[in-house]
Amino acid sequence: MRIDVLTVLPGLFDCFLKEGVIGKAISSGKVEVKVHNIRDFTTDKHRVVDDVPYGGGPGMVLKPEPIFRAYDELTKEGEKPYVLLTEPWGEKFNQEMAVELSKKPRLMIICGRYEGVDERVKSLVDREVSIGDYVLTGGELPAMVIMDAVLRLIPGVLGNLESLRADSFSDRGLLGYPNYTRPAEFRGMKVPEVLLSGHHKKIESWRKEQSLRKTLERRPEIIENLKRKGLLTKEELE
Ligand SMILES: Nc1cc(-c2ccc3cc[nH]c3c2)n[nH]1
Repeated sequence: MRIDVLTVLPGLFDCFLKEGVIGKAISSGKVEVKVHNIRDFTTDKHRVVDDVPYGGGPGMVLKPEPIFRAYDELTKEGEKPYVLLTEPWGEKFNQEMAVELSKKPRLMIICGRYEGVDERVKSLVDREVSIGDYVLTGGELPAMVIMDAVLRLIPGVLGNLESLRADSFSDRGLLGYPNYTRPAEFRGMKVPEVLLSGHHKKIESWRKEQSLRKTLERRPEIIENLKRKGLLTKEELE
């Protein structure tokens, strides 16, 4: 997968693209992420990317020209990207969307700043995406959240062990099961016996039951949604 990011603050992505699972996936060539400074697509001496809003009002708006120039330049060759715009009021990002986006060969993520992008930029956009009902100072952190959730789903990115994990839980949006590691008892708190039993079938069913129970308690709407879609097995429904 290739992702192109358009932003006026490219430096925000430096650590994100170097460290951890994502950093390894990029350095190993499993995925390609290119961050582009919108300012590099201006044509004036002062490299202006924003301007005052028509009709008045506070703040500045990202101009359409530099963004369109970047889009035209970056889509001259290769597959057309599926274009995302991060917005506070976009479609809510979730695991289902992450799975869908992970199947696209190429993505482009446009990051807003200031009061947002000129409305005409949205003619380039396939999906306006929100990571939650709160307003940030820009679209870069949402872009990193989306990239993190999407890129970890690309085959080979999580490595062999992790990819065998029961991701069918998180891929269905179920909450995770409790995790423990040594010591078996810590400050009087013991690890559940089943996890020490070495009985893999029992451990698997305990984990599934814990995940379903936690989801039912904290996010019952996820269970209802899976039921409606027929994505819960008979035994999971019991
Ligand atoms: N989910 C979410 C997205 C945003 C966001 C996205 C773009 C801009 C541009 C200026 N402020 C922004 C905030 N906040 N919260």
